[in-house]
Amino acid sequence: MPAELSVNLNAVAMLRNRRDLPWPSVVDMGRIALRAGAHGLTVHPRPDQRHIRFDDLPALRQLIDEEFPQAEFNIEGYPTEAFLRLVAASRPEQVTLVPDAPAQPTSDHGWDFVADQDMLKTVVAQLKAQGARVSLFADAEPSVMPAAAATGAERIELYTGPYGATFEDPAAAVAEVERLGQTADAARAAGLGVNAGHDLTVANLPALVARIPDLAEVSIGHGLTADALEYGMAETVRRFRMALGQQAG
Ligand SMILES: CC(=O)[C@@H](O)[C@H](O)COP(=O)(O)O
Ligand SMILES: NCC(=O)COP(=O)(O)O
Repeated sequence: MPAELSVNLNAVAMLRNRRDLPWPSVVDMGRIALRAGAHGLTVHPRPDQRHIRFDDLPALRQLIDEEFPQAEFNIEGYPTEAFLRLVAASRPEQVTLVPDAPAQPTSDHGWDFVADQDMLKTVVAQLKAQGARVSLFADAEPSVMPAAAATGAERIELYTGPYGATFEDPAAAVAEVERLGQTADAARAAGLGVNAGHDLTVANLPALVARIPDLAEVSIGHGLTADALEYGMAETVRRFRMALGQQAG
């Protein structure tokens, strides 16, 4: 089965947060994404709320419950007490735990599954008891997959940032994909399902899914939002010209 697509709304929220106005609306963009066939929505609330705000979560939960009951809500983040309270209130189908420091500009590494083993075991058990599937953000390192599985999580999410950074270097891209593939092989052998995310694009997805054919899910925000702007710009300019009374061309 092809990998499912979860649309990350952080970039939409960041654009909205430039002004004290409600657009672009994360709920409206989420609805468009789900109507277009996305499998789910991802948010990564950070403590300073610079992207998704905590009060976005109830409205996204309501969107899924009322209009797309088959869709999945995936909440990503570092398991502080505040994050865990947010998750408990939002009833996500999946929680992706990410070892981000509060002020980190974006996610840039996976868990240390040995050093953080005890904490992860406790949090994973707590989240599973609430009915969420748990995925753990992971570097492309096959040797640590048994330790990842020992936490009790069902999946890992491969951190694909280094792969995304090879967009001008095809040879490096091949090497990164192979390393991700070997990590996915080790995860599968340890009983884990495999998600992937960070800097994935239309250009770099095909090689990834060719190497990891059983990839369960990709969560994509930055590249997908950039494409939405690029491919939506022409129609939007036409609408604004119409509003000005110009002849639509
Ligand atoms: C875990 C991961 O790779 C994503 O959540 C990424 O951090 C996107 O979040 P931002 O768009 O807030 O950087
Ligand atoms: N988990 C990765 C994610 O949700 C989106 O990351 P990006 O596409 O914004 O880099």
